[in-house]
Amino acid sequence: MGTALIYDEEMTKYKLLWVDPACKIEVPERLTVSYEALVRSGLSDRCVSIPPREATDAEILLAHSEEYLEAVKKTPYMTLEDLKEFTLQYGDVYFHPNIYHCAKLAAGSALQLVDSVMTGKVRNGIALVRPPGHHSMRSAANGFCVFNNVAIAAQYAKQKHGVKRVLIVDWDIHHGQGVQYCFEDDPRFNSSYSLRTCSRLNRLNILLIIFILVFYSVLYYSWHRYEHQKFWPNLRESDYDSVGKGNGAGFNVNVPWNKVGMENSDYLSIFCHVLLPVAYEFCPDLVLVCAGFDSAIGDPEGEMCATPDIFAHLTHLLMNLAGGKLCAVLEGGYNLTSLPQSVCQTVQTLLGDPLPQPAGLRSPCKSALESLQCVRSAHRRYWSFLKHAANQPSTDISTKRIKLANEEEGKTEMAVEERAAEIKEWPEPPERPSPPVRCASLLPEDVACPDGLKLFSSSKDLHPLLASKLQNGADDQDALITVSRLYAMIEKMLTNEIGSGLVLISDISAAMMGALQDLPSDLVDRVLVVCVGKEKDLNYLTTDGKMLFVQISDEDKEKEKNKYFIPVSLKKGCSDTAGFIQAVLGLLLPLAYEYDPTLVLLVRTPGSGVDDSMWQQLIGLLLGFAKGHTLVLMQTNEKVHVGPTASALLGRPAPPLLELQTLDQEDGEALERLRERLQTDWKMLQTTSEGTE
Ligand SMILES: COCC(O)(O)CCCCCNCCCN
Ligand SMILES: [Zn+2]
Repeated sequence: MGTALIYDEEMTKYKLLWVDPACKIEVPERLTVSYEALVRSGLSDRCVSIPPREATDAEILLAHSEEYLEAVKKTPYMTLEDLKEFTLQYGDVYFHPNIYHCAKLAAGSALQLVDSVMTGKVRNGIALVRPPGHHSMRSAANGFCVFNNVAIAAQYAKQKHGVKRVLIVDWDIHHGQGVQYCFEDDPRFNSSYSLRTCSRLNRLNILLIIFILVFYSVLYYSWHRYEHQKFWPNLRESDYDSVGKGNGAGFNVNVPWNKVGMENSDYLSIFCHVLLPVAYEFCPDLVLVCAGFDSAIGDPEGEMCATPDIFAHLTHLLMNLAGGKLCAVLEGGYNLTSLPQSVCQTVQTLLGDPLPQPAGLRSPCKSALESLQCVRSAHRRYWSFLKHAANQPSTDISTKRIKLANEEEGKTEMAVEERAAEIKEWPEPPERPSPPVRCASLLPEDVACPDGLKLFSSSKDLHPLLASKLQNGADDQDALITVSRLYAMIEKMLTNEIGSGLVLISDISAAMMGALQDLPSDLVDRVLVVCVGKEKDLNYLTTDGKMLFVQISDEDKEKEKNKYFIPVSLKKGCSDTAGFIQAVLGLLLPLAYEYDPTLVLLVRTPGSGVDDSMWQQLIGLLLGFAKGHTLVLMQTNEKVHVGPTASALLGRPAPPLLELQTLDQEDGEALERLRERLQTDWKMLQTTSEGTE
């Protein structure tokens, strides 16, 4: 299934007709440079082009009042003076004779995208639209926005396609207060709130009973430049303690950035420790992205330092939710270099291309950790994955908000031009070539090669690196042959002739022993080994950093831990999806980002008990590392799992995890202790600002 691209140059045909410093950055070129970059890079040809349409009145009224719509309808016939007059009643927005038409096209584009994804015409897609939407409110235009494209799309998805749970991820650098207001008391069904506290299993029973009533909800997640309420739109309700109202409590997640200059590490750390745990527990049927790229480096509004390739990772991390149903709708983005670069990175990921290695991650900054800690503690009571989050930081940042806001009254904001002068340089995003063979397999003769995989034919003779072993009379021959073929496959991965690999072997321990035993350093320099299930002898572990070994099983290895050997034990083992996903999101992902492996070796030992959808989620997430070079090792007697494994390795989205129980108390505490112990060595595991300089 493909990726939809919705764009029409009609939406470039309105602009600011008078002088207004606050609005001058919102220019038609934003759309043209983005679309032209997609054309130039060949990405637009790989997408399914879907035409926009005008949203109807009824659709606009899903999120706006009649009187507001009637007022906007009059703008095409206004004189310049009337348009100026009309604009004055709103904030930081401008009208134009053609903006009503464009606003209907922008909202209609989002609806076309939802239809294309929900009917299975495409897997995912992006709509490049103007005017943007996330600031517009029920009866007011605001922040360059006229109709709330994404809010309308969420309501539309629920009403027309019966979608129950919509996740809205807003990575624009401004708070989409319009979206928050629209859904903050959602779900509107009164006992949905209590449903969340009991375990999902009996939740299913209760749901069956009330299934006639529409249980639906929208979870709105937004990060935004805030600077303790000093930054536009300067709203008290943009802070982390706005968690939603009444039954909507927990369904509104605000992450304030109280400093500028946030980097890739800050963004990824928030995704791993806040958004993803909540998103996986929420288990959405559809993901809508308020894709604003003013959160990228170079943007005069955001003044952040995250590079365009980060949007490849942010997009990827959302693509295994909701069975891959993801609709991205353009919001902001004002630097005409980083905007198109970021759009291309996003589209290339939606198309399934390999991800770039996350460049130079380091510790999240103190301010980001403060925000992280505040958000997690504010939502601790609503989400079982955040239950073990620490308390508010001692330096409660809300007091800063009040003090600075008072100081701010006098000060005027620097003009956007002045700020733009401080923009940094950044490298072109790296090429992301697709390997000729997406996934290769080494299977025993009696196992059929799954469609889409290519049988790996390696030369029969021994890999030169192993020839030495042969001389000193190594043990059984065929183990050596197997390892030799593994090395050959690994070499083809590192030259990008092969993307990922699937290998079935009779004895997994022997193969691991052979393959990992003093893995030749000139073959690969950083291997992330993820072992699902128990593995008896691990004496090939190294402590020199060449290998990071993370094991998830039901074994409790109190002793052998060190920086590069991280055993995670779950009482009920890998069959406990809640514990498993918590270990993956809160531990494995941050570790993998910081370690930045050149190869991922995923080993499934017999009897691990991991279920196929969880296994596919894990593979999907791991493909985000090492440019997609993940090698899966499984035992031949588990060949029944070859199909789902191959599907995930080919980049097909994993089915949603439905039966997430609540996280086991003891496991949760053990994971938290492990994370606290490791965070001195691994900075991406930090979730509090305590102890940082
Ligand atoms: C959905 O619109 C995309 C956006 O969030 O980027 C809009 C930002 C409006 C920024 C308005 N700056 C006013 C500065 C001084 N008063
Ligand atoms: Zn913005």
